[in-house]
Amino acid sequence: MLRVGKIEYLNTIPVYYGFLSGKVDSSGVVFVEEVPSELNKMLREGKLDISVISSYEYLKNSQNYLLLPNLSISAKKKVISVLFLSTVPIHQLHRKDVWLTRSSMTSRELLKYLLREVYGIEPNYRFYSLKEGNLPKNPTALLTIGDDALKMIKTQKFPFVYDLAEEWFNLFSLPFVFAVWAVRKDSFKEKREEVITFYEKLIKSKKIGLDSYKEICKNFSSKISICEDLCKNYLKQLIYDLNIEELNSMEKFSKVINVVSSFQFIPVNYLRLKS
Ligand SMILES: C=C(O[C@@H]1C=C(C(=O)O)C=C[C@H]1O)C(=O)O
Repeated sequence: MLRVGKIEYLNTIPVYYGFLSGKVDSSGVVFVEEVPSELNKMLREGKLDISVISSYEYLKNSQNYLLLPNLSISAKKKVISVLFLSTVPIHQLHRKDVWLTRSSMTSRELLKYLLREVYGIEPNYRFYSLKEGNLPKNPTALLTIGDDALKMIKTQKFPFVYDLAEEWFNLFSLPFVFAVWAVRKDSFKEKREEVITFYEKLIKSKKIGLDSYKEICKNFSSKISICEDLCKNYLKQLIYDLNIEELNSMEKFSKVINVVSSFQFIPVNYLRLKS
């Protein structure tokens, strides 16, 4: 039995759509749906074998993980769903409260880097969780990700909207990698055949998902109260691959935030994938 993490946001549905639509067999797999920070913790603690995790979690603890090839959640220029929202221009936020979502790890670190190094400000960071309901009523500024961000765009409460993938692109002309898929090294050792079989099915599932945006948006956009057009435009600009540009970008990110890490993939010779 393999325990596999799935982010509870729309952004992960294309990759899992083969399984979700019943076109790819999911027997022997238990899917666990959570916010990214919770999945990071569960994979780190061995409560999951495989998961989509924050790229920051991978960089921080890469000695424990192998990357699943050609899978990520990345975006070039705009990502739409990782937003820094503010009621005042950024330079006025020095020593002011900035609320960070507990659901994220990567975007939190990216925002801190941008505010410190690019905008030269040090706010007071506070943490909120929408599930725990501890975000103040009228925050001056906040970081939001995933479906929460897609819902918040519509409230128009924040005149200053910064898309973090765009901020990154403006600096380095690279896509930004928010999440990757990883397997624990000990799970790979113990359950190699199961892991390889699941990986191959996951790639099939993603192929089906990438061809099904219309259907996905028809079925899922109303669940988060966005229109089908926004859903389609959103999914279309996400990158689900992990190619050289994305890897270069991850390396750049690890350098600028001072995390030393090695990129290790499931060994390719174990894969039986037909292209
Ligand atoms: C693009 C996104 O990327 C996400 C951001 C993450 C993070 O900040 O740690 C982790 C996983 C992704 O869901 C998003 O959630 O909108």
